[in-house]
Amino acid sequence: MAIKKENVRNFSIIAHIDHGKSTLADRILEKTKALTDREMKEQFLDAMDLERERGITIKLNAVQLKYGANNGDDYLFHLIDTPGHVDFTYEVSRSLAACEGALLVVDAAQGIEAQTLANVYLALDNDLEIIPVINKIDLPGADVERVKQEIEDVIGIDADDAILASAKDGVGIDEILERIVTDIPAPSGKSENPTKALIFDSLYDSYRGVIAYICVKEGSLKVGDEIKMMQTDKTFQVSDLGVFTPNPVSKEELTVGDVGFLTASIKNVGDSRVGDTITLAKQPAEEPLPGYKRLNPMVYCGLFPVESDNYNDLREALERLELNDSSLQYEAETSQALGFGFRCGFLGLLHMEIIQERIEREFNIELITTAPSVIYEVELTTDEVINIENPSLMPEGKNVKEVREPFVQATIMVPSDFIGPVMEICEKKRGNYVDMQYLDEHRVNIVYDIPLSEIVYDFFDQLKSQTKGYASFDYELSGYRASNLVKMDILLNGETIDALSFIVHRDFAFHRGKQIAEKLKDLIPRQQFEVPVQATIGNKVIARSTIKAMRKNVLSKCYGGDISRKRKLLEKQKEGKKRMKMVGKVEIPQEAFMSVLEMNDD
Ligand SMILES: Nc1nc2c(ncn2[C@@H]2O[C@H](COP(=O)(O)OP(=O)(O)OP(=O)(O)O)[C@@H](O)[C@H]2O)c(=O)[nH]1
Repeated sequence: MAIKKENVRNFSIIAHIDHGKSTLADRILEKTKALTDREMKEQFLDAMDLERERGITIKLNAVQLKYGANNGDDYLFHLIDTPGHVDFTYEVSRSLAACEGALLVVDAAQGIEAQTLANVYLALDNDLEIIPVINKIDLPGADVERVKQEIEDVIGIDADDAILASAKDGVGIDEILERIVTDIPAPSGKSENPTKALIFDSLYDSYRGVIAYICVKEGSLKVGDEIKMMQTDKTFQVSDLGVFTPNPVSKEELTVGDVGFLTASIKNVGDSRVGDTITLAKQPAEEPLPGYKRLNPMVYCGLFPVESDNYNDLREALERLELNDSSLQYEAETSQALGFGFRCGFLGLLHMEIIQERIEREFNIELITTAPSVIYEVELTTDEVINIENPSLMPEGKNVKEVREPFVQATIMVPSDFIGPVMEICEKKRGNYVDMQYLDEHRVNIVYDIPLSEIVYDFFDQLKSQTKGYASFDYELSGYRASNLVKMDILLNGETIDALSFIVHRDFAFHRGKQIAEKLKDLIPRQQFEVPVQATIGNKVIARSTIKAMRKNVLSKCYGGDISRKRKLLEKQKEGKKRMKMVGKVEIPQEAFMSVLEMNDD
């Protein structure tokens, strides 16, 4: 039976990581009988292996559900999932743009966290109806009244009628389903208008090419239609349309309010960008849907194959991954130390780690990765402005008028006991205090302006450890500012190792130079000969250490006898070797390239 357009509800669940979004989504799927019991075993919405292992949601998904409401009518729900990490904010905002409403899930014991707030703002920007759900009321530490107050004070929405739920125990789920019906409006587009469909995610499938996840906002789409991507102007012919129930089911047509998928022999996700609007080539819409943004990488690093023979494999791996990820950027890079590789750009550190892991796992290529760096803006004495994403390419001081670096506005939410430690970390990381508000008598929201490069280095880890894990953190780019920055080079055995160069604030240079010289001394295994380590700025050596020559063979520790032990040790040694790179006469392990990330300023 066809369901009336006014009975369609498109919604998302927004929540801070771990507040129970996936569990709640499962309960909703269960109640609407979307899944068989076998399928229920796996949390359905988190599909990729990596996601499951890391317990986070990377890719969005959309599921169609049928719900028989208490008023006797049948409703069609589209539940659109959103990724839960700051690297993917833009994808979250586009998936929210596909909805008219959102369930705001807040953990009853934790209260509002930085990411909750960030996502609520995205939802409010998209004019969504927000239904607050206070989850985990079964926990002994649950404090519903406090959380309600927080929602009212901080977000400014009425929390009187917040739904009290326990996704774990299945409490409150019926009320949630009813409130979706009564509170969230139906999509407002018209099927007779020129077609506009929002792409809110797209992924690459080796058989079908790109699968675009779309929400039809105006008009309709049919199999065979000639479509046009409004941002790229490329045209394609629709080969398949459908919805997820949650298994994909093909349809001849998708119309206003429908959320589903489209394939059209699109070879590259770059041709179906998240946020773009699909229209019909014959009768194009005049204006695309608002909010399209091209994503630019924030963090760069070098990726080099451990075995130089794998260079072409690495290129192929990146080509394949790029098909699926239009925000991944790469270009060939040659390092004197590491040979041929690629300089790659990522949305953030998590994105970077995911790509590295996929290359190693799915393509079986062992990598040496260099420390991540942000993009610096360098104004030369000639007034030319250049972007530097590779520290080793920083021009010499005498040619530089000014170096500017990206700053972010960081929002940190934390129990008030930790205000001191949080401010101390922010100050140490060259942060400028912006604001502090009390969320209630026990919790505060602290805002700092901090250089992105300091966040890239171990900021979040420090924040977590100094606040016993209580701090939550979110940031957005706030612009470029001039800073007194210099390039530090590292010399091993008298040779500059370009892949170890990094950019540092002049005030910290001496201290970090000393730290890194010490650290490299410990990380780089002893060689047959003594290796001096030097940290330099320009021609000036600011720190040095020495890696002593090797004395003993590893096996000599085994005292003869136990052959299995000996084999194990040899295997371990081999294992350790894999992630080494011979640079000149010195073997450098992977960890050495990351050591700059562990610098601190104590
Ligand atoms: N006690 C209790 N635990 C819950 C409840 N809902 C979820 N949890 C648990 O909280 C943890 C996080 O739940 P998830 O559903 O994975 O959280 P999430 O928000 O989807 O997390 P991300 O996918 O990382 O964004 C899991 O261990 C759940 O079992 C609840 O109502 N009560």
